[in-house]
Parts: sequence; C-alpha cells; structure tokens
Amino acid sequence: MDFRLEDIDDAEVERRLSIVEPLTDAVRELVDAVIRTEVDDAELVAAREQIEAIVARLRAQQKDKGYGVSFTRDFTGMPWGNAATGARNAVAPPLRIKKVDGVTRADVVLGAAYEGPGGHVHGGIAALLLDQLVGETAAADHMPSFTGTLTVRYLRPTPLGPVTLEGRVTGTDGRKTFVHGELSDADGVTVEAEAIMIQPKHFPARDAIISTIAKLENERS
Ligand SMILES: CCCCCCCCCCCCCC(=O)SCCNC(=O)CCNC(=O)[C@H](O)C(C)(C)COP(=O)(O)OP(=O)(O)OC[C@H]1O[C@@H](n2cnc3c(N)ncnc32)[C@H](O)[C@@H]1OP(=O)(O)O
Repeated sequence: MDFRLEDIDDAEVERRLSIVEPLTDAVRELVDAVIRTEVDDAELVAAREQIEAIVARLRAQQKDKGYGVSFTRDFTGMPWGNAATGARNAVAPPLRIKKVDGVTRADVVLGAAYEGPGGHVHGGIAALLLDQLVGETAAADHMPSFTGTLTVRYLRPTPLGPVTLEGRVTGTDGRKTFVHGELSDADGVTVEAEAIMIQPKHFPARDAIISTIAKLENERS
C-alpha cells in the first residue's frame, strides 16, 4: 500500500489544497455539464477538442499509478486521490466527514454524475459513500481499519440531491470494530449499512512513517 511521509506543515497543505480543489471542482462541473448539456453536435466536437488539449497539458508530468496517501509528521492524511473524499478526484462528490464525540457525519449533494435509477442515486455510489464513512468511523489512533464485511440494505430509492450520512461504532471485539452507517434524505433513512472493520495485524506503512519522522528529528537535533 502506498503510504508516505511528506515533511510539510499545515500552511503548505492548505496552500496546495487552495490550488487543486478549485481545479477539481471545475472538472466536477465539466462532468455535470457533459451529462446535462443540450448543445448541438458541432459544439460537442469543439468542446471535446478543447478538453483533449487540457488533458495533454496535465499529462506533461504524471505519477505512475494512483495518487497514494501521504501524511504529514502529525499524521494529517492527504488521501487526495480517494474515490469518495479525494481533493484531486472529480469522481468524489466529495465527501467531507466530521467526527464529533465518536459519531461521524457528512452532508453532500449528489448530482447527475451519481445517477442509477432515473433521478435517483446509484446503489454502488451509496455503498461507496457508506464504505468510506464506516472506515473513518472505525479509524482510531492513526490506525486504519479495513472493511472486512459491508452489508448494505436499500430501504427505498434515494433521490438525487442533498443527502446526509451518519456512522457510529456499535461494538468492538479484539481487532474488529462493528459500525452502523446510514444515508438519509430529507424524509429519513434510505440506505443503511452494517460493517465489520478490521485493524490489520501488521501495518508496516505506519511503522515506516514513524521511523522516518524519528530519523528526521535526529538529523535536526
Ligand atoms: C496511517 C494511518 C491511516 C488512517 C486512515 C484512516 C482513513 C480510513 C479510510 C477508509 C477507507 C474505506 C475502507 C475501505 O475501502 S478498505 C478497502 C476494502 N477492504 C479491503 O480491501 C480489505 C481486504 N482484506 C484484508 O486486508 C484482510 O482480509 C483483513 C485486514 C480484512 C483481515 O485480515 P487479518 O489477517 O487481519 O484477519 P485475521 O484472519 O487475522 O482475522 C481477524 C479477525 O477478523 C475476522 N475476519 C477476517 N476477515 C474478515 C472479513 N472479511 N469479514 C469479517 N470478519 C473477518 C476473523 O474471523 C477474525 O475474527 P476472530 O476469529 O478473532 O473473532
């Protein structure tokens, strides 16, 4: 798994976000516009040519694979390629999850890009968002928990538009954490999930980050 340390402070994280988030938002707008536009074919062809030019510009310097997850030395994560939350990922709605007193919550608007049944949210998107939510609900002390089992129950179709997610831990057993998650619209819960999250036995990436921080601190003292 690609976890790495970036020795930067919070101000630098914010500076980078201030550049990439508006870019990602613009691409999200582009995706929505392509889905919903009713311009004529000549306009579609002209737009495609401009988009291809922009893609070529961005490909001038590229990472080999995915974005990976880097951490600052205080373990602020930068999972900017993440499919649900990534600041650089226009596929992500994006989900912004907050944890207060152990309960995770997120408000997000799911537009045309997340459609399954006409006018309603795709079941896979609901599962994706709930998977991320239960992951962040179970994560503690800078240790990730991986989804072992995710059981999703669709109670009724979720209309496209604003939705709320909420997750809470319902129990623990050794390295296992049990989490309940819900996705709701204005009229109540539409999808619920039960997850068994498992803290991996060994997480070498975390140990590698901690030993790199120790090495940097030694070099500075
Ligand atoms: C650096 C800090 C980072 C912080 C970032 C936080 C952000 C979070 C982002 C979130 C992102 C979103 C989240 C994502 O998208 S996570 C991505 C999707 N999930 C995966 O890819 C997981 C793939 N699977 C594995 O890696 C391993 O199989 C895991 C780690 C799950 C278990 O392998 P391990 O070798 O550790 O297991 P063990 O054999 O010692 O068994 C241990 C116990 O667990 C029980 N068990 C085993 N498997 C399952 C199962 N499938 N369901 C239910 N229970 C299971 C087993 O019976 C035993 O119980 P018991 O007998 O003791 O009672």
